[in-house]
Amino acid sequence: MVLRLEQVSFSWPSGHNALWKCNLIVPKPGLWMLLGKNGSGKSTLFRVVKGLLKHQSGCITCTSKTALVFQNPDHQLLLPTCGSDLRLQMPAGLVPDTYQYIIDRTLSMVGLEGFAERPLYSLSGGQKQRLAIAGAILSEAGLLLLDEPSAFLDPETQNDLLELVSSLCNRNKFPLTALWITHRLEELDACTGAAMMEKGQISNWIEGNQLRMQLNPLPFGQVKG
Ligand SMILES: Nc1ncnc2c1ncn2[C@@H]1O[C@H](COP(=O)(O)OP(=O)(O)OP(=O)(O)O)[C@@H](O)[C@H]1O
Repeated sequence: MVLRLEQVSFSWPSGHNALWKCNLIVPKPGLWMLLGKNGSGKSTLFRVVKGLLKHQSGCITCTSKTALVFQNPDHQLLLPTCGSDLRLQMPAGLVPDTYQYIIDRTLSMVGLEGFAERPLYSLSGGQKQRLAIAGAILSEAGLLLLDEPSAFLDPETQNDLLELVSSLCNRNKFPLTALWITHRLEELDACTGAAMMEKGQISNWIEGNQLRMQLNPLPFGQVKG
């Protein structure tokens, strides 16, 4: 088990319940997708899991370090170059001689080989998202909370990002766990499991293509081509 929420509730000072007796179990590494209407509580859930907001009741158990990846990478990349930004994410206690090797290795893991000296302003949106994911990996997070990471990307770059995260979550050695919020039904085909969020609560996991069919059934008489 990677993450468990039991009866977790969070309300804003206005009294609005963004999470209400919310239950969730992420049983194992993989790419898990969450869908839900605007305002259903998805981003609040991530902030509560990450510990940025304190829930008022219920219990959260998480066996991994967590990292948030925002919709807009400009909200989390801070330093002038890829290498210096990653240096910020490094856990304490590493031998300084190994910094460059670790940075280069992590950049190549996300398809940014040789980018250590590249200025952030020169990166495309997709490359920035890869760098944000590299930062999460480098910080030794095992659970990535991705809040609509592909929202600003073109279809091809969106697909590349999905493939990257899927491969990190399905690799044999140290597979990651990703919780990925999306509004794009076509992304569901890549996931390990999918669930709907509604009014601060989350449904059980089902297969991605099953949820896709539920949300976008084919018109009567039409077959999938
Ligand atoms: N800082 C805040 N102060 C008060 N209420 C908030 C705040 N942030 C979010 N909310 C409210 O909490 C509820 C859940 O919002 P949240 O952003 O978690 O939804 P969401 O499912 O992520 O929506 P979206 O798909 O639009 O990102 C909404 O009613 C929202 O108005």
